[in-house]
Amino acid sequence: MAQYRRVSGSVGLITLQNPPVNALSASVRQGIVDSVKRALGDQKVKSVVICGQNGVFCGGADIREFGRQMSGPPLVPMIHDIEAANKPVVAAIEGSALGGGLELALGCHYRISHSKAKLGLPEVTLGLLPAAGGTQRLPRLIGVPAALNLITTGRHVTAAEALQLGILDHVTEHNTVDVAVKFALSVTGESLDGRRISSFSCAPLSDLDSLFEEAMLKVRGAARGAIAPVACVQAVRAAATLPYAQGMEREKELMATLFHSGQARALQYFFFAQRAVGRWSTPSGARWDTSQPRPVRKAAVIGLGTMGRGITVALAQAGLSVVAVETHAKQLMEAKKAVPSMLKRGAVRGGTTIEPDSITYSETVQAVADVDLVIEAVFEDMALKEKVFQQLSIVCKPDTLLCTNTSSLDVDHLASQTRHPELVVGMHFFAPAHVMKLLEVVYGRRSSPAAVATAMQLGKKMGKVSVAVGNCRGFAGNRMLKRYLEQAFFLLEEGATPELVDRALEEFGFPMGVFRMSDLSGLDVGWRVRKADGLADTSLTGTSARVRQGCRYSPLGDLLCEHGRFGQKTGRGWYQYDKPGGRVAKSDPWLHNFLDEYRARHGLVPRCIDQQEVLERCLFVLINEGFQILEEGIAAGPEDIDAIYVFGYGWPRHRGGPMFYADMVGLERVVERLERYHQAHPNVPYLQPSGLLRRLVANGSPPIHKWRNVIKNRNSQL
Ligand SMILES: CC/C=C\CC(=O)SCCNC(=O)CCNC(=O)[C@H](O)C(C)(C)COP(=O)(O)OP(=O)(O)OC[C@H]1O[C@@H](n2cnc3c(N)ncnc32)[C@H](O)[C@@H]1OP(=O)(O)O
Repeated sequence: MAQYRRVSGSVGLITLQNPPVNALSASVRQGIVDSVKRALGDQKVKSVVICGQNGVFCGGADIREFGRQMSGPPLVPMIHDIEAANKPVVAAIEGSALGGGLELALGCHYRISHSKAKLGLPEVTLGLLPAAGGTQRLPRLIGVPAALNLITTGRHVTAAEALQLGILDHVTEHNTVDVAVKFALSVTGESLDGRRISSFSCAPLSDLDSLFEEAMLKVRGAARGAIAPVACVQAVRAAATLPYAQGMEREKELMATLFHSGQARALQYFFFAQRAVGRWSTPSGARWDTSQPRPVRKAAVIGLGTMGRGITVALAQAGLSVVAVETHAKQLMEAKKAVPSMLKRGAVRGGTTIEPDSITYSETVQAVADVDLVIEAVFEDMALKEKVFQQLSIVCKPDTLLCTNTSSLDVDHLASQTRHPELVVGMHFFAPAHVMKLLEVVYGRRSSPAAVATAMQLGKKMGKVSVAVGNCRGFAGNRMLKRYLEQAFFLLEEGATPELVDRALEEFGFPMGVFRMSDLSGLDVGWRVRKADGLADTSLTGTSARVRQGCRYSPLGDLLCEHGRFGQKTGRGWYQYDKPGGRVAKSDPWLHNFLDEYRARHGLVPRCIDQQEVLERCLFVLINEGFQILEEGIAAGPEDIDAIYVFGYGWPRHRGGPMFYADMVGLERVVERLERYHQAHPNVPYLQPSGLLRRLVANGSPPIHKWRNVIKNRNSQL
């Protein structure tokens, strides 16, 4: 709703009231319409101020209303009536003015903002466009190039930038509503002719066609297959080329194509999923709202390889004091050069400053004696990690949290090496650790709720999306990835090429297909793990070469590594590169011959494989593992898995994440296809649909937000 009162004698003050972000729900819109009518009809009122309750102007349309039958007054005429008013209307912006909130402000005649406010049109991130006149008013106000940038990226700008762009008329450090009321009094009676943005023309540009062509290329490259950014460009083009009324028609038409699209559903689901992962819980009953995180002011990182350096930078950027430990002198020296320049680059990118003294370096573990939390990031070797945890347990304060950055090793086993296993958790960062958003917080059998809460909170402070997961081989993300990679290898054995598999996945929306990604991250990484697990044995011949522990196995990755083909770093992998470290993947005839010979050696007759099979085999098997993870309680809900895949593995956000995708495709279909593939490949047991997946289908395939009930019922029967 909206509250209306008269202040300072002649100012009608309208306050949006819908905590926490004053979203424009039906009742808020009705409240605004009624209040504006009242203010305009009251002869004592000479000007109007619109503000939001509790220091937030407005977070935009109420996203929860989108999936339902819309009711209440629509936004477009509401904003039109405000702009057409014959009394000055001033927006007093505090906190956020986003989406419909900014569009409402653009309908006002003046915009005054607090210096700490953020403004933006993030609709594109929800699969929509700013269809309450935003695509038509913003370019008229700030010019086409700047508006294109804001609308197609959805980025939030500071009040200072908004002032510079011309979105705001004034920025204040004081009480924004008071300043706006005084301002409203000062403009009483002034002509509003030059204040109605819809009457402006866009500033002329010399080469509109190339500007829009470039913008289109950029948005298509940034999010493969996403339709909303394309529609945003088209809508802004309408602002640049058509009169306002026709532009508004075009905006409406384009919005109609997006509003009920699967992509909009996926992105809106993902908006809430991101927030749901913060409300973590564990099977032992620990929860986000009953667990108290401990304060962490000083942290340490052990091991300054690529991951350790990134984690050090991320901790320092979060404002912590960091002790960075590396026992190899050469590596320590390199890190001492690399970390400050990474920090400098980050500061330039983020427009921030960093305290250069916040990091101290040491060659000995003894230096961590007084820290609150340690993150171990040494080489992925259990014996080495055991030793580090034993040492830390002796050196650190008894209440120091000990975290491991292992990507797959047993957190419980590491905890058992310490005097306080309840203070041990996994903090699994993704490379580069100071850039990638995802953090898997891995709780062990004995991790205390406070330890989990502390790691989750620290992740948030570092700007990460932290997802709590249970302890198992590969945790959630890498465990699912393993299945996906194996299917990709099997497809090569059966007749596919890396190019075909990658094309299918990239057209689906991944920034890189599985083979290009594997070349980038290095084939030797997985090889080392497989060797440690006793899998990578290329001396085996005949049928046993392609079987491990009774299941189908492909040694293709191992064989490539034996040829010294580690990917980009060696200039050869699944593709060839112009030099070691080269970035541009080119098809490699050597690889194709190698695959032909391999198939011939193993009596494999290549067949024609289409993109649909690639997607079904690679993605459905990954999804199936996701269901298994949910069934085992390793992840608490589908949102956790979806956040992990979008933020850590390049799953296209406009497809919502693997579990949402399964819901969209239809669970019955996923079961049917998995069963079919399992029949064709009976020696691949994880092609069998998981018990949870089957149970969901048996329960009538409820929508994704109801899956937790089915999971809960199952767990309560255990
Ligand atoms: C005709 C079409 C016209 C217009 C279209 C639109 O306006 S679409 C909406 C555009 N607006 C946005 O995308 C803004 C979304 N919100 C945010 O970015 C952040 O919430 C915000 C406003 C910056 C505040 O961030 P903060 O970190 O303080 O809070 P949090 O994100 O955790 O949100 C608090 C709870 O509010 C819920 N929520 C936020 N925005 C909306 C919204 N627009 N509609 C509905 N609900 C919203 C959010 O889910 C949180 O709820 P919770 O239950 O606590 O998880």
